Amino acid sequence: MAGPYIFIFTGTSGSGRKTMAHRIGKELGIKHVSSYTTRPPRDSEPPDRDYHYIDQERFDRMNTSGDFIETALIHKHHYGIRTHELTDPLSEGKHVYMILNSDGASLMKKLYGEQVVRLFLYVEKRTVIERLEAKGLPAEVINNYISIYTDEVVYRKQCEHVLENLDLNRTMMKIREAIQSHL
Ligand SMILES: Nc1nc2c(ncn2[C@@H]2O[C@H](COP(=O)(O)OP(=O)(O)O)[C@@H](O)[C@H]2O)c(=O)[nH]1
Ligand SMILES: Nc1ncnc2c1ncn2[C@@H]1O[C@H](COP(=O)(O)OP(=O)(O)O)[C@@H](O)[C@H]1O
Repeated sequence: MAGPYIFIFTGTSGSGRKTMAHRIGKELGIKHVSSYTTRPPRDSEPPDRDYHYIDQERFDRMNTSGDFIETALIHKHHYGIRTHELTDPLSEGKHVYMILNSDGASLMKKLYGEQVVRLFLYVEKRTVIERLEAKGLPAEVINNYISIYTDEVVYRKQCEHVLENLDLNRTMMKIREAIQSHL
């Protein structure tokens, strides 16, 4: 076994990565390494579930201190993974999961090689729009997701597992199988 593993949920925005990642993480007892972000929480987002929400000043301070293993600027907001929040559980032999865009997933693959398992989730554009409208997300956010769909979808070719997220239970089953094939 090459573990402990870093399971990275990546794919097209709005495909259900956060939803599925947290469900499977809870079920299998895998720890979430959350990103820090300057993006304000949306109405539907409880504090500290998906992200640590921080202001720009704090992000800059952490960045200058070299706290982050990886950072990204997406739709004018900053995101970063704090190094020790990843390395601490790994050094204790614990598997972790993260939810990253393709740049973040690629960088982690370069750094951690076989320890990184990328699960690429996708749905058709039409489904993204339907789900996010039903969730009540602002049109601006939905448009942002759609505007990067074509760039994001090509990354599937580099990922270890590619999963279309249609029926929730079926996707859970496929993710479970994919993860367990490494353990
Ligand atoms: N590279 C990188 N990507 C991140 C990080 N945190 C989150 N992301 C990804 O960056 C994008 C953030 O866009 P956002 O609109 O906030 O998406 P959402 O939070 O998934 O609804 C998503 O694709 C996230 O999965 C990070 O620390 N690094
Ligand atoms: N299999 C599914 N069937 C129906 N709705 C889903 C499914 N998976 C996720 N969703 C819904 O789609 C929306 C986007 O999911 P989310 O996890 O926020 O996506 P992402 O993290 O990829 O941007 C949420 O409202 C979520 O409840």
